[in-house]
Amino acid sequence: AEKIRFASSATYPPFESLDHDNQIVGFDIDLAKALCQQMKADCTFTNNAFDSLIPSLKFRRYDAVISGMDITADRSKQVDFTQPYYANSAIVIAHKGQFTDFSQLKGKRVGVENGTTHQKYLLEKHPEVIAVAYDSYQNAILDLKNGRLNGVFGDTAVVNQWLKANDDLSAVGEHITDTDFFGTGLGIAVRKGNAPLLNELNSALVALKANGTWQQINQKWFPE
Ligand SMILES: NC(=[NH2+])NCCC[C@H](N)C(=O)O
Repeated sequence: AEKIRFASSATYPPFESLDHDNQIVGFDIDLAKALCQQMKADCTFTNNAFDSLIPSLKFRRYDAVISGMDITADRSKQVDFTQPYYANSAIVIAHKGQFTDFSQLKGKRVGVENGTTHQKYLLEKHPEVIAVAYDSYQNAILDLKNGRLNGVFGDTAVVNQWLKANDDLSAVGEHITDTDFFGTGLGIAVRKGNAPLLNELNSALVALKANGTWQQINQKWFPE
C-alpha cells in the first residue's frame, strides 16, 4: 500500500495532543486515519513543533501536515492545501470579568504559539498588544492560569474547549475572521506540486463527508 507520513504538533487538543501513553490523538488524527483507510494507504504520525511543520514538509521529512492549520495565502506560497476540512475563526480568552473588548488588551500580555496565524495577526495588526510566544498552547494556558499572561489567542473551536474545562476563563469580545490572516478554514498541507496526493486527499475528504464519517469524528472530539 501507499505510505503517507503525517506530521502534527500535538499541543492543540482536541485537534491533536498526546495521551497518557504518549500517542498522538485527536480530531485531526482520526480524520487522517479515516482518510488513509479510504485511500487504502498506510499512514504514520509524528509530533513536531508547529513552526517546524512547513519547513520539514519541504525537506521531505514527511508527506503531509495535519495540525489545525489555517489555509492562508502566505502558507500557500510554500505548500499546497486540500479543501478546508474544518471552519475556523479566532478569539482571545482571559480571566472572567477582566476584559469585555479586544481594545482593552492594549499593553497586556497575550500568549500565542510560535508560527501560528494568531501570532502573526497580533504582531502585524495589533502591535499595541504584547504578543508572548510559546512553544505550545498548553504552556500558554498554564501561564494564563498562574497569572503570567492576561490572555491567550487561539482558534475558536479549540478555545471553546478550554472554556468548558476552565470555569474562571471567558472569551473577550467578538470572533475574529480576518481572511487575510486566518484564511479560509483548516486544511491538510502537502509539498507544492504533489498533485497526486492532494487529489487523493481531496476525493477522500468528499467521501468521508458524504458517508457520515467526518460527522462521527466531529461528534467524538467536539461533542454537541
Ligand atoms: N497543532 C497546533 N498547535 N496548531 C496550531 C494552529 C494555529 C492556527 N490555526 C494556525 O494555523 O496557525
